[in-house]
Order: sequence, then structure tokens, then C-alpha cells
Amino acid sequence: MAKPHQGQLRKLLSYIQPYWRQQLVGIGALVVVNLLGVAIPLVLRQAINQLETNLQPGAILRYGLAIIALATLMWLIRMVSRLVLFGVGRQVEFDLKQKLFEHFLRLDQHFFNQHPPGELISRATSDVDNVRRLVGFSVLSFVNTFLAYGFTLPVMLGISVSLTLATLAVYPLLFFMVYAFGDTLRFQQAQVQERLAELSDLIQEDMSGMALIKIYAQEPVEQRGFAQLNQELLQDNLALARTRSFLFPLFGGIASVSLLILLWLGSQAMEAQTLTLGGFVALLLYVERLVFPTALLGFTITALQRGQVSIERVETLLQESPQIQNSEQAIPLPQVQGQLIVQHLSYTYPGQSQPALRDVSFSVQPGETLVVVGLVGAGKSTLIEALCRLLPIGGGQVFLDGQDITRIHLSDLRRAMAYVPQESFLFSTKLADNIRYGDPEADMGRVEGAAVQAQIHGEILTFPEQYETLVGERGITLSGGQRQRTALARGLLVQTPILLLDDALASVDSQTAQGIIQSITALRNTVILVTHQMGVAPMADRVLVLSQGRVVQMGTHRELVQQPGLYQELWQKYQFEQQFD
Ligand SMILES: Nc1ncnc2c1ncn2[C@@H]1O[C@H](COP(=O)(O)OP(=O)(O)OP(=O)(O)O)[C@@H](O)[C@H]1O
Repeated sequence: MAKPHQGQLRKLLSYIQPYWRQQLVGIGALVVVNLLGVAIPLVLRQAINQLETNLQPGAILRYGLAIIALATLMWLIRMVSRLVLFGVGRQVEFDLKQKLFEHFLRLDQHFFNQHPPGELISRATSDVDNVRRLVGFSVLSFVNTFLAYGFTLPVMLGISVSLTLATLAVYPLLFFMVYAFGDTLRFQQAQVQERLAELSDLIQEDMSGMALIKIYAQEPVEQRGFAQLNQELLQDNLALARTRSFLFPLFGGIASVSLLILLWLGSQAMEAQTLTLGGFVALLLYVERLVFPTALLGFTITALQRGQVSIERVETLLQESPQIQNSEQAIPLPQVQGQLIVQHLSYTYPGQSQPALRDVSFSVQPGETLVVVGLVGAGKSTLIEALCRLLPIGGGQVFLDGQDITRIHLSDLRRAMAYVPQESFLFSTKLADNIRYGDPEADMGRVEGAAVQAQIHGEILTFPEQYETLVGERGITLSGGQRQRTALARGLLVQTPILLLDDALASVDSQTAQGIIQSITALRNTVILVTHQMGVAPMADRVLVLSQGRVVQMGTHRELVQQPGLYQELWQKYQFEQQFD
């Protein structure tokens, strides 16, 4: 059998460690159960041997009652052992899920780009479930088997050495098979778990992109893709089932062969009067007692190997460390003015050959509004994410009020900047709670104030339950523009000195967008606004033009519109389009 990896074993012990008392109680109960399991056939042997020579109704009753009492006690204690040990499994499952979720919250966007949601969900659910079975069922089953053999064998040997050895002669074959097929089982198990994760990821992705699938009439393609993956899962499952179907019945079969040997040799021994009837019955019960845990060995091994594979899959996630962390000497930031200085900022996404930002330098003064424009893929979003340290930029490139942002405590930095991304994500909760997400204590006055600034207040009042209206699957579906303005209200509510808006008004008409910018600039925060809506550019104090990750122009709208260059082209294009609007 594949030996549990040292690291996995250590991990397993660390999961169980907080519950060692319960584990001890459970194992203690198993010890008692197995002692009783050994005692009952002994009582029966004595009863049979005594009653064979001297049949007394009173004695039958006494023995009968003793056996019933012992069996009831055994049943009760076995129940306790199961409750306690399975309970530890459930606790470990709870802890692991909690640990994984808390770990996910610490990781950066880069990690989530590399690990699709389906994969993460599968690890946090089915893999954690496998660990639970390993801790609960496998531990119980292994300890039970060990104790069953450990306690039963000496007593069996005490009754008859030759019969015991002959009966158990087939067992080494069983252990050999477990050893020989262990690696195959483990490999096949890992394959199945991998395929399951891929499948759940595909389901997740297709469900999210259902509208696109329908618009482009790609149902047959998606169906084929799913069928192929499902087929692979089926093949892997069947391969695993073949190995198991071959192996597991053999375990039960081998154990039953031992029973046949005992019946054959035992009856001969009784004829030769080297074994009493009581001894024979006791031996029969003992061999029977070993059949169940032995036959269960297959399932125990499966649970063990599934658990081993799953520990590895869960632990690889837990070992991922966030690239964006507080520096060793993180400095607190008491009062933020809102000045940003960017010096020679460059950034290349992992795995990319070309930098997304190249030697970008500029500064924004407190209260100033800077609009960032450029063609698609110019690096605008990358710049915004670098400024609020959502990307792991190096030190000495971005300074907030003169302090290197990589040295500012992350919680201070987050309090200094609000960021409204391109994708306006809303939680499936009430509109008011979505808006006060950054400050759950905010009262309705602040919620409504932010909604007024984001020009969504009027529309919210027309909804059936106004600010109490649920958003998402169980509530109403907002239009793209309504979502964007709600997300903007969320950014405005926290009243940070710096506001970073990444194309946050793309789905809002130009006139409304201009109205919103007007109310935002009136707040006198530092605002950096990425936009494709050239109509809002003249409202900014200055404009920064990005092209292929570089700053190609910077100045006021008046200055830039006079200069030949990208800005002039973009402005002329905008004006041309306006004529046809
Ligand atoms: N997570 C990522 N991993 C790898 N490359 C990325 C990633 N995000 C963006 N890029 C690349 O970095 C470059 C800049 O992208 P960015 O999204 O910053 O451009 P943008 O100016 O905001 O574009 P748009 O106007 O379309 O939003 C592009 O070449 C893009 O392909």
C-alpha cells in the first residue's frame, strides 16, 4: 500500500491534535468494545462446556443474561466510540473549511486568476469531505481492526495454536494484495478527484456565461466539451471501480476461506477430542469477528487514500502565500492629505513577456482630479490597481503623502483609497447594505447621500422596497448603469481622501456621467478617473494619456487638445461621433 507521506501524516495529526481528548475517549471506547468482543465468546465457551456435562435451566438463564448484558454494553460503547470519532471528523471538516476560507480572503487577485472558482469550491467541499472521512471513518476502522486482531489472536492461540495458524494462513495473501494495489488505487483516486474539479469548474463557468452561450448558439459545442470531460470522469471512475471490484470482494472472500478452514479442521479436532465444543464455537465467533473488519479493509484503504490525496490538494492551497503583504517595518499613516507621486513605475504580469506599465511617472496633488485616457490595453486598469496595491509592485515607485505605499500598513492604505473597478460587482443582499459595504455602521443618511452623489437615489426610490430591495438571484436584476452607479455609491460612502475610478461610468450615459463627475469633483478629494468617455476629460484638472504602458502626454485638456498626438485624435474622434448622436 502507498505509505502515507510523512508530511501528510504530520498534517493529519495537526488537524486532530486540538481534539486529542475526544480522540482518546473514542479509542478508549474501542478498546472496551474489543475486550467485550473477546469476552463474550469466552463466556459462551464456558457455558457450552459446562452445559454439555450438566444441563441446568438456572445456569442457561444466568449465562443467557450475562451474554445479553455484555452484548448490550458492547453495543452502547460502540455507539459512543462512533459518535465521538465521527464527531472529531466533523470538527476537523469545520476547521479546515474555516481555515481555507480565511486563507482565500488573504490571497491576492493573481491567485484567483490562476485558480478558477470551480477548482476552489471542489477543494473546499469534496476534498475537505474526504479529509473528514479519513479522520472519522478511517481512524475508527483502522484502530478497530488493529484492536480486533491484537485482542482476538492471543485468545485464539490460547484455545488452539495449530487451528488458529491454519485458519489465518490465508491472511498474508490479503496484506500482500493491499500492498501491491495500493499505488494503483491512490493514482486512480487522484485522477478522479482532478477530473471532478475540472468538471465542477466547467459547470461553474458555463452557468455564468449562459447568456453568451445562447447568443452565439454554442450549446452543442459546450455540450460536447462537457460530454468529453464527463466521459473522462466516467472512464477514471470505472477504472477505479474495476480495481476496487476486483480487490474488495477478495478481502471478504479470503476472510470467509479462513472460516471454511476452521469448520473443516475444527470438526476433525473435535472428533479427535483435542478441541471442546465450547472452544470450537468460541473460535468460530472469533474468526467471524475478524471477517467484518477485514472485509472493510478495502473501504478503509479507499477512505485513507482519498483523504491522503485531498490533504495534499488542500495543503497546496494553504501553502500559497499572498504576494501583497505588510512590510516588516510597515509605517502607520495618521492623517492623509491625498498626494500621490508615481516614479518610474513598471509592472509586468506574471508569465507575460511585455510589461503592462513602463517607466510611468506623474504626480497628483491633494484635491486634484486626474483623468486617464488611452486606447484599449494601454495599461489604465493596471495603473489604478498598482496605485492601490492590488498588484504586487516593488518599493520606491508609488508614494502617498511622501510615504512609499509598499511600506504603509495595508489597512491604512485601504482606508485612504476607495477603488471602483470596471466590473461592478454587487452582493446578493439589500441595496442599502451593498452601498454601506465599506462601512457597515453607516446610517441611512450617509447611504442616501452617497446614492444622491452617484445619481442612483431617484431610481432606488422607484424600486418596490427602495433601499431594502434585494439585489441578485433572489432579488431584482439591475441594469448595467444602475449596477455601476450603485458600486460608485459604495465607493463614495467611505469618504476616502483618494478616489480611484476605473471606467466606473462606462455604462452610464455621457450626460449623467458628467453630472456625477461634477458632484465628485465638488468633494475636493483626490480623484483619478480612467475613462473612455472623452466628454468628461475637460472637467478634470489634468489629463494623463497612456499608450502601450507609457505616459505619452500629460497636461490640461486645453493644452493637450492643441498638441498633435493621441489625445487630439481621441478628442476629434469624440467630437465627430457627437455630431451623429
Ligand atoms: N491579469 C493579467 N494577467 C496578464 N496580463 C494582463 C492581466 N491584466 C491585464 N493584462 C495585460 O496588461 C495590458 C494592460 O491591460 P489593462 O487592463 O491595464 O489595460 P486597459 O488600458 O485598462 O484596457 P481597457 O481600456 O480595455 O480596460 C494588456 O496587454 C493586458 O492584456
